[in-house]
Amino acid sequence: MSHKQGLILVNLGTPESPTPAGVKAFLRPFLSDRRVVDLTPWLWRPLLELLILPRRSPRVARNYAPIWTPDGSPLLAIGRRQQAGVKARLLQANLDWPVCLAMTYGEPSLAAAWQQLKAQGVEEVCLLPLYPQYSSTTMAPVLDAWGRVMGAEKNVPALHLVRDYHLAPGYIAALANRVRHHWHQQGQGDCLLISFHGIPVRYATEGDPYPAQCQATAHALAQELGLTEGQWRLSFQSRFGKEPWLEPYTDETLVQLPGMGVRRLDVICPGFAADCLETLEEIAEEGKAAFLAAGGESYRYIPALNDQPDHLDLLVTLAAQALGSGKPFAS
Ligand SMILES: C=CC1=C(C)c2cc3[nH]c(cc4nc(cc5[nH]c(cc1n2)c(C)c5CCC(=O)O)C(CCC(=O)O)=C4C)c(C)c3C=C
Ligand SMILES: [Fe+2]
Ligand SMILES: [Fe+2]
Repeated sequence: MSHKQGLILVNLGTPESPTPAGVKAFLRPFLSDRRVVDLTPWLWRPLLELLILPRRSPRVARNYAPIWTPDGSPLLAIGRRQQAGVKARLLQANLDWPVCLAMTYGEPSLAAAWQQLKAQGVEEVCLLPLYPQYSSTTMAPVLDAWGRVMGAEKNVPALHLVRDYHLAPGYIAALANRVRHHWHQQGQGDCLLISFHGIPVRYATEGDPYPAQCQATAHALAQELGLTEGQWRLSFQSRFGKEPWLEPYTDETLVQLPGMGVRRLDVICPGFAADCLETLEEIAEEGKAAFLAAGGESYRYIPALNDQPDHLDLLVTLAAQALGSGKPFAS
């Protein structure tokens, strides 16, 4: 009953430096995970080592460089602020749970997070992956990694897992607040593009509910904002490799929209709990250049929920609900 509880916020992982070596060290374990790339290892491993890593690492390092912050990669810097904000809110609610930040790939590791909780006597853990939409490529690897960490443990703690929160009322409300705030400051564009990270179509065919959850989030957000059909669109970004990924593709959509009468575009990426390479570089920079070059007039990227107060409230609510003390938090 009165087991000491603790919380781990988990995100994907990110390079330790915006250098080819730093990017390679991050990409190697990430792209070696068969949940992410499910090709046969004897085919994929040599391809990865000899072709993909040597070619991709220097190019991607150049993309990280301009978005790098004094506190490191944006994903990590924002993650630290999320961790501190959640901790502060829990203390306000008289909940003295240790709160850790961990990455599925690289540092800070899930193993280190568990050692910290264990040292503080935690016997009941809430794992909160910062992925609103479930995917076999993101959420499931968190559970795989947790299983490996627990492999060394004689006294395995109770586990509460937030599997997804793609329709949590506090999530949709926080997204809508972000859009309304942006409209208030900068005016409303002709269309709101709701862009999610893609996955291979085949993964969805084989059972990954990710695209359905993205659709559900996008519809709920559009409804919350009172947008009619034609005022919003959904697309999938960050394609990797040769096989078909979820469509419509964000990069193709961006160059088609001006020809369809969309001159002023707002873009939001609700699948990213923290801004990162895929939003700050691919969407806010590359996407903007593509849209303007295709005849668009104005392009505005709406930042991720990051460490906004209503987002931190949501994370606390999700954790409290998972740990069975959801009462004090309305959302
Ligand atoms: C190779 C296949 C990939 C799948 C499947 C995939 C799914 C997926 N990824 C995210 C979130 C993030 N991805 C990020 C970077 C990133 N993703 C891939 C590949 C796949 N992602 C690569 C190769 C990279 C690294 C950058 C690059 O080389 O282009 C990040 C950002 C990390 C950062 O440091 O900023 C996030 C976050 C989701 C949500 C998802 C499936 C739903
Ligand atoms: Fe990705
Ligand atoms: Fe990318």
